Amino acid sequence: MLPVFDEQNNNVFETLFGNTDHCFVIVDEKGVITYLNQGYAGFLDIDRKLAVGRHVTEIIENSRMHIVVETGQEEVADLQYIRGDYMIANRIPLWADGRLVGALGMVLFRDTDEWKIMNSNVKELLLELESYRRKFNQKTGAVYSLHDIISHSPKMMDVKETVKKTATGDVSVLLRGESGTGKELFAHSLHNLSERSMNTFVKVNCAAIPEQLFEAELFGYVEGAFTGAKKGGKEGKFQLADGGTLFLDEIGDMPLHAQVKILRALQEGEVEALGAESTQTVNVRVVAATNQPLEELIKEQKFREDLYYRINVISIDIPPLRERPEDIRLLARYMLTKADKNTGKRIHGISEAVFEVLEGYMWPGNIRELENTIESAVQLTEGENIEIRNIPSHIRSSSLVKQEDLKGILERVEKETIEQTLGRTEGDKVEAARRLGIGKTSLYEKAKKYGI
Ligand SMILES: Nc1ncnc2c1ncn2[C@@H]1O[C@H](COP(=O)(O)OP(=O)(O)OP(=O)(O)O)[C@@H](O)[C@H]1O
Repeated sequence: MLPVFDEQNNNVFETLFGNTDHCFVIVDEKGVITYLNQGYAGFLDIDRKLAVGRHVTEIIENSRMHIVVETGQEEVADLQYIRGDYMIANRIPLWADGRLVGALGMVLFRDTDEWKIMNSNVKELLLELESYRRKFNQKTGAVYSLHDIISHSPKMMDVKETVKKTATGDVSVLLRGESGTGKELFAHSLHNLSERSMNTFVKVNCAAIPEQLFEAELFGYVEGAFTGAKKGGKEGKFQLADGGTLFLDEIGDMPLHAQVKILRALQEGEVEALGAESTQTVNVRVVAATNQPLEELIKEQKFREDLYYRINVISIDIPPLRERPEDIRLLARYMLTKADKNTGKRIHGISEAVFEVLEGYMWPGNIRELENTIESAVQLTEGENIEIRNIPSHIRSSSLVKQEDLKGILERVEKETIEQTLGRTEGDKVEAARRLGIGKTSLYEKAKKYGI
């Protein structure tokens, strides 16, 4: 007998598994039981002395332990029907000196009630955790993390990896990508993965602030700084983001005079509120985003080169949706579930024809446009699935549907036209061919092909 199953080892197994309600069994390389703990014997309602030395299939209903000793493949959390219910078991092959000598089986949950309880406990905990996470994130301002960025494209996986690598540390990051590609989601993720995640994430949409208000928005002002200034003054975005992250969205739209001030604030770590007599020290990390080519703006003298180098320490390019068509189905399904939740409707699926049209479209508005398309389709759909008629006509007409579909469309139109013409000529094929401008033989061939 191999040493693993000798008397001495069985004593060790007994010390390990003897005094527990959990179920353990060990079989040798032929699937014969060498050890079964009392917990398992109690569950099976048998005398364990009688089990040892018997083939596992004679003792444990639907066991696969004898298969594991043949395949050497571990089976984790496998469902096994036993005693009128499903239990969940792990089966682990045992190796000695490179040889498969047996297997260890353990029951994780003895019946569905046990794992349902466990499952609902876990679910409840996860929901609670999620609600805390949301509340916390809403407080800090960064709601999204990398797992909210839905994608299985290799290009996006690379982007996610870069974000993970650059999140820690204080270097400035410039997110580049077309509108709607998810730059803001990545900015949130960078913050949430950084050491600054306990502090605030403050977004500044540079395109939305009127030029004359820029400084007041970014650096704040003191009471009486200008006519119309609020009583008590106002904190600027820089001060609000102290210790956290300042997200400068659409940075290409920032006016030049504000660029000078921002650069100073970043270089010196100091800001001066409008009307203030002294400066304040701030510690912010800047994440900027743009959908404009900043290099061109520099040439046109609309963007300062020194600021460009200051914010562009690490540059991350987010690919447009048309460069990752493999994401379209995944995102469309995700957006459908989201839209169902928001609207309270229960649209189950998206027809294959719709998927093909979506995949053939260029998506200039990227994921935002896809999201809007699915949302409006959900509103319009009356059946269970989103159909082609629920998709806006400009998307249908500019989608480059696949070649076979085009062929199919042409054939359908050809068949319908021949049928209609034959209807008008009361079945006279010669006359129909003449009206259609094709030869008689060609018409006969087509009629045969379409079964007319
Ligand atoms: N990979 C993704 N998974 C899920 N939702 C996404 C993804 N990418 C973008 N979205 C969604 O698409 C919309 C646009 O994303 P976001 O605002 O981050 O884009 P953006 O690049 O910052 O756009 P803009 O340049 O116009 O500000 C949002 O509703 C966002 O939740």
